[in-house]
Amino acid sequence: MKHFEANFDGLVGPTHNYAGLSFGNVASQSNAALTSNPKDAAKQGLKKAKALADMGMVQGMLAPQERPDLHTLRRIGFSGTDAEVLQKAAQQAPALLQACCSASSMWTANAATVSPSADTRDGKLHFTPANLVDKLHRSIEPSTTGNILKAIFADSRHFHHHEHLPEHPSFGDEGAANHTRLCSDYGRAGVEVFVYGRAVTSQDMPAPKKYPARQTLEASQAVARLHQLEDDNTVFMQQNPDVIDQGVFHNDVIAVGNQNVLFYHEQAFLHTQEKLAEIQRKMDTDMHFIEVPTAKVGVQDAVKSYLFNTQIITLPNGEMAIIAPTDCEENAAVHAYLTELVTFNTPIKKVHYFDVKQSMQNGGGPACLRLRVAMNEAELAAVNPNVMMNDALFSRLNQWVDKHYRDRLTIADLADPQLLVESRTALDELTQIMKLGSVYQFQR
Ligand SMILES: NCCC[C@H](NC(=O)CCC(=O)O)C(=O)O
Repeated sequence: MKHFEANFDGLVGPTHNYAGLSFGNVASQSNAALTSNPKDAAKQGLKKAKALADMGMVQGMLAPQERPDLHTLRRIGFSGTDAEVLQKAAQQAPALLQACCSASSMWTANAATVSPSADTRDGKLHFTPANLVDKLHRSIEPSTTGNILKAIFADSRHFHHHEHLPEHPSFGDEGAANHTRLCSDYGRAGVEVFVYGRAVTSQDMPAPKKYPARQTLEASQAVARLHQLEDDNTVFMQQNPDVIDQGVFHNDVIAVGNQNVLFYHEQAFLHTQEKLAEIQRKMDTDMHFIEVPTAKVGVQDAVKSYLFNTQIITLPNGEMAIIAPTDCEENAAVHAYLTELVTFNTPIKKVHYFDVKQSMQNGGGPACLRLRVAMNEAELAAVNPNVMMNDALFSRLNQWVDKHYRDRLTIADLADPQLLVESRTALDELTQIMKLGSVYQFQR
């Protein structure tokens, strides 16, 4: 049977904006209050997803969330008509309104952790939506994320859906952004690497001092238990707290893996050599550990350009390619490194650059925008086909964006009741295009 790694990219929602909501995420904070362009943002994402489909990759799309999130605003005491709720929240608690308007579900690397069936004891593909408790605006995503994943991966003979972890800082879970699956071949049992920022139950372990460590060891261990992984196919590594303090808020800002390649910055982890040896011991093939030295690319350049928030994909011809943001091309040190990388004796042979600046300005690169799901043919056949990228879906979604999205959005616009109407109209139509059923609160 054939095996693939599919990418499911997050469709950028109609309220995409720059509210500076993510303390510890340098781009989010430094671009706060910029005017956004939701239409461009959605189209940049669609273009990247379509380009991967055109390269022969299996590519799907995940629907955005309902924003403004009136359900949450009402839950915290704002009442009246929808327009009144928005107006009161804007006047009395603008920060809460902003948290309820973020299009942050576009970064589907944070949607869930996914373990392919080759790794799990029951032979099913497991999903656990991330609780994202570290940030208020993200903590309101997991229930709807679960609904969307269940609408796409519905067949219980193949897919096993778990509830997100308890909503407490002890179980801070950021999903696949802190999880990398390595393997010799997508269909063979691999090694699932969980990277955490701090451990709650071992107080003596190092932790960042300035910025939050969003992922805990306890959350990573819980997901590994839920997904029925074995000790000999899991590795838990700690992220270097010093780089979290330099703006590396997720592991996928400093490391990325694919099959037998782990591409990471010299300063990414703690106990690096010991942990890489453990990975190699548990793998059934030789690993390519590609370490980028600080002397070539400093942490600041990595954070600015998102060199490690690139996607490493295996093309149908077996070669690997890197999908990088154009910001990597614009950074001299990073561009020089990537140009050199393809000449090294590693499986990575090409680099493709994509403009995803609308997302980058909020701290989300190409890899943040996608959730990886390794599947076999039978599992792929069970996926809702209406979310899979092809010429028809690409043009349908572009038309949909043109019809419903604004090309300019400021923070002040978030209280506009018309934006809520536009957003709901768009999402209602999208659930019909993607045949998702009623996944949103406003549809229930
Ligand atoms: N994986 C990339 C996630 C980026 C995301 N940014 C944000 O939510 C910024 C939102 C804003 O500031 O408007 C985050 O930090 O979780």
